[in-house]
Amino acid sequence: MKLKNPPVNSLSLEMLTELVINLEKLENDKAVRGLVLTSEYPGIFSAGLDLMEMCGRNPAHYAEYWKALQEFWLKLYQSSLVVVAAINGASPAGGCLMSLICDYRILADNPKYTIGLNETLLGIVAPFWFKDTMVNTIGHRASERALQLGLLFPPAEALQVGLVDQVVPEDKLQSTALSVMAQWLAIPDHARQLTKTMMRKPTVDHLVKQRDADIQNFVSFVSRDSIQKSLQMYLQKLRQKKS
Ligand SMILES: CC/C=C\CCC/C=C/C(=O)SCCNC(=O)CCNC(=O)[C@H](O)C(C)(C)COP(=O)(O)OP(=O)(O)OC[C@H]1O[C@@H](n2cnc3c(N)ncnc32)[C@H](O)[C@@H]1OP(=O)(O)O
Repeated sequence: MKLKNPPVNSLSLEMLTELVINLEKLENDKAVRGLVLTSEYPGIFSAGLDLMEMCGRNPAHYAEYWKALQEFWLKLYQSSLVVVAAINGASPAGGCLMSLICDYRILADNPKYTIGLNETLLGIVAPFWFKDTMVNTIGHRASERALQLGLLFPPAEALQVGLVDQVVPEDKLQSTALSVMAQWLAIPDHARQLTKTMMRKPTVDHLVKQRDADIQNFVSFVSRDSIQKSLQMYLQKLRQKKS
């Protein structure tokens, strides 16, 4: 599956909805057992959540957007398919989250392709289920440091901390993803799927139990004037970077 939402594959409401629909279609197709997630645009895997969905909108929109994000996370994290992320570009914040909920992550070796949960750099906070997903991958201490500092790791560091499973030359990314897929598909589906469910259930339950409260928390947080100002300033900085 190629992510395709120009210019930076930000996770807009429309994009999240489409991703969930496509995942459902693939899961219902008995001929499909695995999925390689990559970007149509080498250089950018995903810029994360679409900042335009979080700026200057009304509370009902924020609630709808957050619910769609939760839906996407729940769908991909619990997918019965083998999901391999072939990360062919920068992968900040929500882009990193999307990679973390796959079963295996391969990052192309390019110093510009940084990955991490950098929310604090925007003056916002990664929600508990982003944090849980990261802790499950790299452990508590490394997550605490990475989350507080909003670290974006270049490939060698991402590999060292365990944020990705492999770093390969850019021209080997797709072939490596296919051989990793073959290795995972050699395991009987039912045994692998039950094991995945067992490993992920506590994290899933944590969010499921608090879905409504989490939406309310997001809506009130993002509606604050101070948060709106921080997000606007961050967007402005992104725009000024060009000039
Ligand atoms: C209680 C809980 C509360 C809140 C929790 C919220 C959790 C949030 C999670 C997130 O994911 S927030 C998003 C974080 N994302 C980022 O910090 C990435 C920002 N973008 C970049 O760093 C770069 O754009 C890039 C992805 C590295 C690509 O760089 P490049 O130089 O190729 O492109 P450029 O920066 O010129 O961007 C092109 C164009 O796209 C706009 N843009 C970029 N990122 C986003 C985004 N996330 N959402 C919306 N729009 C984005 C950028 O402004 C440019 O627009 P322009 O052409 O109109 O200037």
